[in-house]
Amino acid sequence: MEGIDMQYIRGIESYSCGERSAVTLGKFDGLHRGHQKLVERVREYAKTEGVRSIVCAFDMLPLRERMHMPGKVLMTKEERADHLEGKVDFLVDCPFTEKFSEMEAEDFIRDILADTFHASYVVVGTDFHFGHGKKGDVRMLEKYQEEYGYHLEVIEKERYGERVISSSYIREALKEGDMSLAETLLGYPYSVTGIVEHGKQLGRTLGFPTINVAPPQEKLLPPNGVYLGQICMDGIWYNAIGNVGVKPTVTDSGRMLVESYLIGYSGDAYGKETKIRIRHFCRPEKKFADVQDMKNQVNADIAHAEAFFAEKAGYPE
Ligand SMILES: Cc1cc2nc3c(=O)[nH]c(=O)nc-3n(C[C@H](O)[C@H](O)[C@H](O)COP(=O)(O)O)c2cc1C
Ligand SMILES: Nc1ncnc2c1ncn2[C@@H]1O[C@H](COP(=O)(O)OP(=O)(O)OP(=O)(O)O)[C@@H](O)[C@H]1O
Repeated sequence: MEGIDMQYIRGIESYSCGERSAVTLGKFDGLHRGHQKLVERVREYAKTEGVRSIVCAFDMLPLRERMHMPGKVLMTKEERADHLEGKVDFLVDCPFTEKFSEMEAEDFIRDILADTFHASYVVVGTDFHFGHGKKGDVRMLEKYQEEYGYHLEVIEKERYGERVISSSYIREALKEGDMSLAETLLGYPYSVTGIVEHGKQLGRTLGFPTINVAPPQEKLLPPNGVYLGQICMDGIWYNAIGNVGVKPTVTDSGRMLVESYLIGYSGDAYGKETKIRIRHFCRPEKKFADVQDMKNQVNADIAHAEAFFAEKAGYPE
């Protein structure tokens, strides 16, 4: 972990640091390669100008709940905090409440950027919008620079080929099961974090012990299916093959689990927190006619994974 001890703050009203800052703002779902450019700039300002670095992340969940549009996220709040730990001074998590959504853009600049964050530097992408009715934009931010004593830096949108990188683009890639594209756009492998729980322990009797992890309810997952990836257990990364889905052959509970077979692992994982990188789609999840059919297929899946990883020694660091 890098040097800075990041403070996580829930709600802008709880922010009370009186020092000058460099701040970047947005939803930051996924902290993709475009977002990372902005974070890098506030880090640089912090280093060269001696100000505090702030990522202010709008949490859209309250809005989605109000509109009865639940939706899923690329990144939980904990994952976002994890990614930024050691990198910035403050992660301010800002729930998009009704009151907040009604705030006029000019008031946001005065009350939040100037009076709360004491911003000396504001870093946003070209299409950043804010304030009631999304009336605030980079032109407005530019206009108020002198009055409120900050310098605005507008970052060109990072692209992949012809297309601008965005959280929506990554959601599309995930929905297609295109893990390699999602990884390219994010700049890191798509992952799920959770606690290892007890399964039916059938895997062990079938000859392939597995670990079961329930993904966070709000986390967006790729289509149900079998994926190659890696799992971090006790600080060590293991190559793995796993099923994202509901195991229709053995249960009709409909409960989503990420169930994985770790190559070369034989410890007791129950109750441990683990991180699972989902990196390559192999096949869709299937309801087999019986458990023996499924066992044959899973054994073939595992053989495929072992051959794949043996060929790509060290894949993918
Ligand atoms: C690589 C792999 C692929 C799997 N594919 C499927 C599948 O296509 N359909 C299915 O119903 N279950 C699938 N499973 C889940 C099995 O049903 C499960 O491993 C077995 O029932 C043991 O479950 P337990 O951990 O609850 O004992 C797969 C598991 C693994 C590790
Ligand atoms: N590709 C990019 N390159 C540089 N900056 C970006 C890029 N995408 C977003 N930003 C900037 O990062 C901040 C946060 O963006 P935000 O997460 O709100 O949008 P997004 O990634 O485009 O997601 P969505 O698809 O949900 O709109 C904003 O200032 C935005 O302009």
